Amino acid sequence: MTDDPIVSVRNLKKHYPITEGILSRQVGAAKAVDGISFDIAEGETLGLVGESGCGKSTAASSIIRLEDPTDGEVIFNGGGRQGRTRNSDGTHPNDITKFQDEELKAFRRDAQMIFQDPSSSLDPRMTVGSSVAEMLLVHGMTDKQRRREIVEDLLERVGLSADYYDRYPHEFSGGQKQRIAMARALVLNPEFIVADEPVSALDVSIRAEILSLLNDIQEEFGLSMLFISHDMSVIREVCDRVAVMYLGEIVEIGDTEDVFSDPQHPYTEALLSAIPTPDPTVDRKNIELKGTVPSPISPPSGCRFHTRCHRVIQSDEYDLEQEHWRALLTFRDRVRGGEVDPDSIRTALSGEERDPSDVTDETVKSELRTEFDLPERISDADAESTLETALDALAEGRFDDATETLSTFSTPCEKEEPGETDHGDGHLSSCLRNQSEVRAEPAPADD
Ligand SMILES: Nc1ncnc2c1ncn2[C@@H]1O[C@H](COP(=O)(O)OP(=O)(O)OP(=O)(O)O)[C@@H](O)[C@H]1O
Repeated sequence: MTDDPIVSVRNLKKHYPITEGILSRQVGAAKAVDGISFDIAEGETLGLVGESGCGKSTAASSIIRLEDPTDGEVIFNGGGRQGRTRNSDGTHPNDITKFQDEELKAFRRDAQMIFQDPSSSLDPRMTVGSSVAEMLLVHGMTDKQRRREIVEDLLERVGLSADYYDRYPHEFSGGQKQRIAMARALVLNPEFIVADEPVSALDVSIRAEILSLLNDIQEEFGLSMLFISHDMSVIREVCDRVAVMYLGEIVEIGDTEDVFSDPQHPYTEALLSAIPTPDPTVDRKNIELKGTVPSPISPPSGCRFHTRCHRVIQSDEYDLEQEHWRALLTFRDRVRGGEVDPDSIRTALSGEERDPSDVTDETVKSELRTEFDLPERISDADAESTLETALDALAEGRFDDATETLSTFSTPCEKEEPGETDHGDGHLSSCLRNQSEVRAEPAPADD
């Protein structure tokens, strides 16, 4: 027995090639998972949370080898593999990304997955008992009666009845099907389970029951679990630790209580602010995450979250309200992307009776300020003057001039990739703001 984590993920990447033309020439890659690392200790549940499209499911299927990762290691120390050390060439004998044949088959017994849609793991033409028992048969249990006994027992342990053995999936509700899928995942007595959004397809009224069953089962079977969800409140119910994922990367990881009570990354803060609080006296500001996760084909430079971050760092030259700084950068990016069209504003404002050219430049500029949450006057005189120059250029149709003028607004967050800051007890975050705070406040002397 050693203290090795049951799973160690190191710099895991999964890039999907983007191809073009009849020869399928590769023109780029979707970096769905782009260098994630974490450990899961024995008996622990680690949550992986983030918005749709941030790479959670790709991470799950790469970790369990449903897909072959592009790079990185997944070291699995379960199934009697504890205590093994690296080979002389630096590879690890427990790296599942290199497993073949027998080793892979053994891993497929030791690690199981529970999916969002329970129907996906149940064959509609097979009785649910046979579906679960099939796993035992595939892994060599030829005694039919023994298989039936094991499955009947398991159906009861997941809160169903042994009598359900001979029924078909269509006879069950979504929650019951998820219980059957859990029995199927547990029947080979695995050590590690990956649960990918196991309750998000279920009716809200039964989610709590299934989560509590997962908790009970985890304890009873001594399981380690990777639990994937986009919902912070679900993560809090189930997970000991949580890793927050954004655009293929982990931006914060730590004990669930630490991350919830003292989030260090603005993205985590935004996700937490969306949880409804039952206590009306708690005044928590809802941080609106505008826009969707950018494409993993061309992620933003520097910190990938900077295009949506409410705390994006201001350039030293300016001193203005943070929300106006955010608005200025969003405006800059939209103008740069050719997404701002003063002519359509003129047409919309002129209505059917008036000629669009009658709409004055001042009206167009004011409308643009409203659309982009920019105030009538920005408190910083230099920033205001730059913005006004850019608005003038836009209203006159000089797009290149506007783009160039606005490019004087820049943030360190788009230039520098944030490194990791250690907040103690395994609580880590990757945000430049935290790094500069650490730099600015030297640790107290040890005396
Ligand atoms: N086979 C593929 N080819 C190209 N891109 C892909 C492929 N599979 C996933 N992606 C892209 O990788 C990114 C991550 O997808 P993934 O499904 O892992 O995210 P997710 O966080 O699990 O989201 P969801 O909760 O919606 O499933 C997305 O931008 C997705 O479009």
